[in-house]
Amino acid sequence: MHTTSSPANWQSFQSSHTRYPELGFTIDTSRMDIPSDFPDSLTKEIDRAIKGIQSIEKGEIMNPDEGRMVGHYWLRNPELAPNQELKTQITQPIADLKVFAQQVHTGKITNPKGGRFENLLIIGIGGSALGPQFIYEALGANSPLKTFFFDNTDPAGIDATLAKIIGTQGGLKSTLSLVVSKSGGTPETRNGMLEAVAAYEATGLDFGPHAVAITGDGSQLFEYAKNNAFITTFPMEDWVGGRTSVMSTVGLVPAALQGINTDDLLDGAKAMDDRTRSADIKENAAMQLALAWHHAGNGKGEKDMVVLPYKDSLVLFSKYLQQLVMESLGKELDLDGQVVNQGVAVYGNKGSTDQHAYVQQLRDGVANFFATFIEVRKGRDGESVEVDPNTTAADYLQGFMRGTRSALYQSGRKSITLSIEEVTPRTVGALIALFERAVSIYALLVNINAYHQPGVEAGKKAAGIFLELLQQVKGALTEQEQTADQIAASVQADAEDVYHCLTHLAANDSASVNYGNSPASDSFKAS
Ligand SMILES: O=P(O)(O)OC[C@H]1O[C@](O)(CO)[C@@H](O)[C@@H]1O
Repeated sequence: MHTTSSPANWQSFQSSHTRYPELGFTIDTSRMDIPSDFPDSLTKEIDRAIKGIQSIEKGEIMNPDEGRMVGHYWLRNPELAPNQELKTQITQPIADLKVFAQQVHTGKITNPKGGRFENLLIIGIGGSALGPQFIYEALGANSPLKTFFFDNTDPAGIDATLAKIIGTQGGLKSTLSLVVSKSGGTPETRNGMLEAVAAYEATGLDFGPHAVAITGDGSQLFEYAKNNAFITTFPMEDWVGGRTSVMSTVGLVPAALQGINTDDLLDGAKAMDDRTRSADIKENAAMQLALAWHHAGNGKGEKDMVVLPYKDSLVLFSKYLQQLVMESLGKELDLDGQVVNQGVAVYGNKGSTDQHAYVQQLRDGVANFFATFIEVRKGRDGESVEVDPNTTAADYLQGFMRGTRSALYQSGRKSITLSIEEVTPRTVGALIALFERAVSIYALLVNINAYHQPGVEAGKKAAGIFLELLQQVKGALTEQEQTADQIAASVQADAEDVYHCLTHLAANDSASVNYGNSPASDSFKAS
């Protein structure tokens, strides 16, 4: 017995998979056990999705809360953009960024000391970092610029990255910094930039002549770049959302600098868009994906999506998809204002590594997920050693992927399998486009706005309140020891909030603490 499959599975595989030969792409939803008449139960919703995605591509205001168009599908097909001005807003920056990258590569644009830029530091967060991080990991192996990221306001993380940059041959003087923020006012990115400014200055260098901004016209960052002699600024348009910006200047400037073929990336995305515009579900992989998510989670996100690429270079895809899917679909209200608390949770890392981490629970534990396997058929370029007679490491990788898919299915755990031949700019572009379109379609199926993120604001506001309180608490510290309750009374704030300020100050040399038996009996004084 060489197989765990059955004739029924073979039949279902044949009827539940769709191939796009020009992309070397296949989607297989056979192990999701979706009844063939399932789409009949969603005729109205599917119709809304097909019309809705047409409206998106036509440039209607499909992000009603923000009054914005949703233009990321035009980025790889400017002909779709509804007018000439918008087309030019796409084509001109692409032409400009290619020239810019070439000038950096050929040494026409140099660092102020006259040497070539050898490093790239990308400062951004969320959609302004995850796409470039994913693309660099997937496709940047031969990048002429060694790439680093500040994607947080963690000073220790910043120090660790700076130490790596300073340890390179060219150091900071040969490092081109790319500050990426659509809004131009995101605090983490601003802090990262100011940390970078300080680091350059500490080595006697000006930041501006080492820096490029990617941001919206007139934003704080735009003004900062203008006032600080940045090398240049690339635009980011308001009709591109952060989490769908990887095919805009946000993803393309770094990719071009890394020597990645941006035309192929865009072309792969366009080819996937063209295929997944079809009203025929059997032909439309993005519709199949969205329907599979809907079926698995009863249209309410009851099942999480575990993303398992069996290829190291795709390890960041799950992280990238986490934002794309969760920030888009995780919504309290639907478009009619009803409370729906929608979403699909996404996590994952890579196979077969994860088989030695959490696949035990996937197979035997709580059945609250479906898996999405990503198969890359080609193991490597060139010869492979035999790790067993006639067997390579690539054979093992494929064996583990197929084995896990089977083992999960045997225990009633569902999975989708997406296959590509190789990781190339074209296939990566196609995979990104596939998920972007599945997200658009799913949002339309369940009637939510996928393009705003009101929930993020609450945390930002609360952080602002904490920062204000921190200043008050700092001011209330004296030479006398005081408890959190005492300081809370003097600044008229909540004792727990004050306590968290105090422990933070104590850990960062701005207060000293005398620990009691409980938080209420800990006492603090100025240090
Ligand atoms: O590019 P910006 O404006 O700095 O925003 C970064 C990220 O912050 C968010 O606005 C909210 O987390 C994301 O949607 C976005 O990708």
